Amino acid sequence: MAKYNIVLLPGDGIGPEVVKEAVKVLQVIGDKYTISFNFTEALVGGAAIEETGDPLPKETLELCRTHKYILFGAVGGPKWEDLPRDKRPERAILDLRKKLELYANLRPAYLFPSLAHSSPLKEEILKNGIDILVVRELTGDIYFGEPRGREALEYGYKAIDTAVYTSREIERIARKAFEIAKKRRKKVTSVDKANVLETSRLWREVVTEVSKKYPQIELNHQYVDNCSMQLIKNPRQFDVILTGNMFGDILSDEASMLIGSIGLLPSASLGERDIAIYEPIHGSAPDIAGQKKANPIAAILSAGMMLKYSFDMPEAEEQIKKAVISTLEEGYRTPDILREGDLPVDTETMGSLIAEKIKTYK
Ligand SMILES: NC(=O)c1ccc[n+]([C@@H]2O[C@H](COP(=O)([O-])OP(=O)(O)OC[C@H]3O[C@@H](n4cnc5c(N)ncnc54)[C@H](O)[C@@H]3O)[C@@H](O)[C@H]2O)c1
Ligand SMILES: CC(C)[C@H](C(=O)O)[C@@H](O)C(=O)O
Ligand SMILES: [Mg+2]
Repeated sequence: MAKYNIVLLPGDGIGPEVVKEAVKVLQVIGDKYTISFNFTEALVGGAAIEETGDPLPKETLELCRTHKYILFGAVGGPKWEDLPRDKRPERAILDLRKKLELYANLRPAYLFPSLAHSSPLKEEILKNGIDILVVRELTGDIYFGEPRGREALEYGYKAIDTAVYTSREIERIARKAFEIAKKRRKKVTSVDKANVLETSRLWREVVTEVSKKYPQIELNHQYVDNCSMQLIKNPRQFDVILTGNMFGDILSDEASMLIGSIGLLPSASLGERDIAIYEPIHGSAPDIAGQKKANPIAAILSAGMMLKYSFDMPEAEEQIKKAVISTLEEGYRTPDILREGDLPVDTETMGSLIAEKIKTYK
């Protein structure tokens, strides 16, 4: 019997609520495919600060290195908002990505047909569907560049962040995007701000160079401000969006709303080795935490991505997607996607409905 060790990092707010539902679904998959998933939970984020004073305790990082497959919830919350940058819960996810060299973040935004009415976009814009994959560079850019910090001035302060990209960093994420585009609609839109930023000028040059090895893929470039507008005007024009860390963060939240809710969008963070983090793109949602309102679909689909990318079980991922589609088609909705006439359910019920559906498939 195949055996996989999975690290669970539930974190804060709705993190633990949605991770619980993703585990429920993985357990059903494990039973079906006679695979033993061995789950080990560890502290991260605010929860870890409370216990140890450190958002990413050494034991947690070590466990991630040895167990390799990580299901992450979310970190952060108002309680820790005033802490300095290096002590905040968010430091944990940033350090995990950097230390584990997970530079490629895949964020798929797919419109479930039955949720078209949850999208704020008009029907005529949605009629051909939305199927976008944001490929976000995850370990560079203004998130990690040096120098950064604050200096006292005679009057007030000066605050500094530095955006940095090397050709090598751009090259490897571009290759990932083109490789993935081969298996999709064969179109890459590279998003930058090359009319203003040096990093973006280099980005555009390197992406163009890499594209020469992929003549079958159509490449076009968009400035990020235009892209954020185009996403709403004509989302169907996008297949793969290739972009840097900061723009990818922002555009993926925007893409999530096109399909109805941020609670629907999963992600995989990958590198060159087999270590990987799977996490919903949303945060800890303090405004709804503890109220059973969180949509667990993003976390459940993230577990699906783990099956595909880490365990080479694309058919098991397909079963999860099919179960999500069918549960939504039956009208079940968490509050974020609820409209008149739908069947309201809480986080746990949504998770159970999806898990039960999978049991009925061959
Ligand atoms: N990967 C992460 O751990 C991660 C990602 C984003 C934000 N954060 C952190 O989370 C905290 C809150 O940040 P924020 O409010 O800007 O973003 P957020 O994503 O937590 O919430 C934004 C809005 O979306 C809603 N929402 C988010 N996930 C949902 C879900 N699954 N179901 C239904 N509704 C959902 C929330 O209720 C809120 O109204 C901050 O501390 C932030 O730094 C963490
Ligand atoms: C919590 C934060 C550091 C993180 C990011 O900016 O990458 C989040 O917004 C995300 O999208 O995963
Ligand atoms: Mg984000």
